Amino acid sequence: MVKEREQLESVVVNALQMRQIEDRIFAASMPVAALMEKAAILCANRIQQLYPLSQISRVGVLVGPGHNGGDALVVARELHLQGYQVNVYCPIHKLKDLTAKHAQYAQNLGIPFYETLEQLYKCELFIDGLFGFGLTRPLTGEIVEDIELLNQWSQPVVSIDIPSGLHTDTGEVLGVAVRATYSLCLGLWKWAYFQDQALEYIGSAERIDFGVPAKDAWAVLGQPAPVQKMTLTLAQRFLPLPRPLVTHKYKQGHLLVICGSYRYAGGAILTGLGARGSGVGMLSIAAPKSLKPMLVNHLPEALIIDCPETESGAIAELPNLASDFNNYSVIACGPGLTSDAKSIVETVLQAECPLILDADGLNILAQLDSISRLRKRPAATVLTPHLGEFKRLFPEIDNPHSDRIKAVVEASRLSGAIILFKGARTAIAAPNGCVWLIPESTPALARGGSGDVLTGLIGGLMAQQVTCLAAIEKTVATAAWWHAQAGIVAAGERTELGVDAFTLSQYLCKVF
Ligand SMILES: NC(=O)C1=CN([C@@H]2O[C@H](COP(=O)(O)OP(=O)(O)OC[C@H]3O[C@@H](n4cnc5c(N)ncnc54)[C@H](O)[C@@H]3O)[C@@H](O)[C@H]2O)[C@H](O)CC1
Ligand SMILES: [K+]
Repeated sequence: MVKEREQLESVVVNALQMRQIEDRIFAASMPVAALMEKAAILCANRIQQLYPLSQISRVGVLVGPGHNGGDALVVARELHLQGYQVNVYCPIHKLKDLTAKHAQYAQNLGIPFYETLEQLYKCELFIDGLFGFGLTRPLTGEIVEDIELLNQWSQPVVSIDIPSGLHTDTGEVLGVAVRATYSLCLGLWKWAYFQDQALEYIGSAERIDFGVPAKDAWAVLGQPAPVQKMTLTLAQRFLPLPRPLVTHKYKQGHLLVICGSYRYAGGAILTGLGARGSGVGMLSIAAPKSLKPMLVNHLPEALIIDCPETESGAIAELPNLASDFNNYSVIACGPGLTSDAKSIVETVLQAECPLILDADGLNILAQLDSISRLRKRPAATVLTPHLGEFKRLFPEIDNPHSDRIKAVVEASRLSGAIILFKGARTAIAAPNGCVWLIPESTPALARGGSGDVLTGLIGGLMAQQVTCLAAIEKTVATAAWWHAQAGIVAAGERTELGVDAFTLSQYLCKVF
């Protein structure tokens, strides 16, 4: 049971799936009111921990017409009984039956209901129970003005299940949305919590585990769930640890990194440092000849393969040592190549080992009819685009930022590649339909070179686990989680301004 509860922490669902799971619970005779009571009491307890009566006495509760409003009324009742001064604002008068019952009881307890939100301006805390996962169409009319007013005020807001106005799946703002301080996600994590466009509304995200039976989740989603969030426990499980007692460097993977140019010399160092952080057994770096002394200086453990250069200082061709791809477990190619290394990317696409393409590797691929090239790859491919690169690679996918999870799934399905779609909430999809979401990150990583570190880290981790190809997406997600955590730890010690890419690489070893 403990294990199942832990598994449910990583499950991420859309609104339809949540409703189907809920329907199974109700069909098995759990009373709707009892489930609401369970969820909302846990919310009330958490709200009291966050905002104890010793600090806050007057609480405004915003109640919508559906069961999100019902949850809010249970919270209102509990806070009232604990001694808070509760004021309710319920802008829509036609309520679902259960919600209406709770409203009646709250009124009978003597909790005051007000006709306008302005009347609640003295409240020191607001509970947002206007809409939950039942919201599908844009908000209009008075409620828009109410939410705009609430957002202008400076008091903290706790949203129940999701900030009202956000689409549960895409995180899109449906007209207007509450800007929450905390969002308490009920039961299972919802997609919106991992969509970049929703983040500024969600505030701090917490899941209220009211005990969804695992069997109902698996019945709806299948097991393992197709969309999961990476956790520390999972990342630890997917790391190549412990190492066998008897091993040697080539058994711990051999990564070939193909990167750098005269213009972008540092990209090669940073990719190498990311690979170093992964613990990979052997690291070879193919780079333009003129970079060799510098690379040896920074990465003395790496084998530097110096390549002939074009006039512009890009790699002109791969010498035998780098073009015999059979020597390597994995290849990572792209950082700092410039667009002049087109033939290198064309060659590397034919390699019969797993390949990671990043940065210029992706830009060159985008000029080569990406999808058909990727479909012809003889081994697994991992692409690591940010939004701009994603749009160039997959022009057929409209507005990928409007639903990043759907977009990454579609890109992976089209190309047969594992796609890591970089963002504030990086999403990774594999052609088998598995999706991994990285739950936390830091804007400190929005800095030149941090992607190069990630490419090296992914490559180095993959090289150590190349025997379990079925699980590449797990390894990629572990690398992305690790990279984000290194950024978080570094920013914690040095502020968000103190995490240059070199520093980031030095924090990788502080995460686990
Ligand atoms: N996760 C769980 O298992 C539990 C969830 N609970 C809570 O229930 C809500 C979902 O409740 P539901 O009644 O289905 O939907 P909402 O409360 O989100 O609101 C729907 C309500 O609003 C009307 N509506 C929809 N769009 C609009 C609009 N644009 N303008 C005006 N009105 C609109 C619609 O007609 C409905 O009447 C979930 O989020 C949880 O908070 C349970 O309480 C516990 C278990
Ligand atoms: K809400």
